Amino acid sequence: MLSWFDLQGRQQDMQTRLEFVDRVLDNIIEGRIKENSSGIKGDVEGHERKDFLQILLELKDQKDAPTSFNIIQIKALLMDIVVAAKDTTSTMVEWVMAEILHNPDVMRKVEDELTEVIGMKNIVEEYHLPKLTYLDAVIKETFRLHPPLPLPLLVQRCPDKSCMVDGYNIPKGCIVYMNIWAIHRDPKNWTNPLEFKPERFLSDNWDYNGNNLKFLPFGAGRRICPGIPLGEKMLAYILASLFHSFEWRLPKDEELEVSDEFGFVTKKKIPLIAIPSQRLSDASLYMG
Ligand code: HEM
Repeated sequence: MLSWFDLQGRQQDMQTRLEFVDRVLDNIIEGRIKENSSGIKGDVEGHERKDFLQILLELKDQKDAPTSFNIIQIKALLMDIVVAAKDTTSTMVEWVMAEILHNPDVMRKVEDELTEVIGMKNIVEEYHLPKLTYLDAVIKETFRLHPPLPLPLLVQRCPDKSCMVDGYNIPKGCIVYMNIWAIHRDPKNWTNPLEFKPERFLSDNWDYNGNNLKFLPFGAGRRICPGIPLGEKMLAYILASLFHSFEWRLPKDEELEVSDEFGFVTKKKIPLIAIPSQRLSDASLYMG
């Protein structure tokens, strides 16, 4: 009953933030509509623009499109992407860096692979990424121990008929939460589950498609994360670039700890502080 009075100011706070986000999105959308109607179709370099917003706006105006959108729905979709993509990816970059800094052997192997595949006279390009198999295993092992969406918040299901799973009756219509964090640390699924051991992902063709129910960082089934290809590429590209172009160390006398803090996205309890230094001798590789 007291919630109506909003004693802690949560609703007011949420309303203010929502209005702020709404204004940001309005500005972006209105700006793009103006550019489109004044004939500016490309980016600053004159390339045709085909980003997510442009495609949604074109669909909105298409008369015979199979689905129709209005501006409110476009704003909701943009918001969805920002919420689903931003914190998950940036949190993972921090976790992978933390685990690499925490495991000097792993750091050496990651650097050796980068030197071999990319060379010390080049920076990372997208075509190098499929060859970085050890870095890929490091990212997967980090996903196993620190899935950014580990708990029920997103990965929940509601069966449309009653069924039995592993001796449990799951009634129709109930909400089933998947505890991915626990699945990823279950000794029945993994040998020495608390050990950070990327090598376990070097065999058996592990992927993120949710077919192997021991490893579900992006969920599974038809509501699986649609951002897997983008998330996977962004992570590999950002991390490869960070570790190829820079050497990283912890501040003097700092002990690294890797405990997590529960939230919408599971972040490091103590944010990582790491100090970079130039790794490639050719300084021109660091210019724009
Ligand atoms: C490290 C990166 C990411 C992780 C760990 C992650 C994880 C997840 C998980 C666990 C779900 C729930 C899946 C399920 O219920 O089975 C989800 C849903 C979703 N993700 Fe991601 N995600 C990431 C990046 C992205 C990116 C880059 C985008 C978009 C560009 C994105 C867009 C979405 C959307 C729209 C949904 C809701 C799908 C639906 O309900 O049908 N995610 N994500």
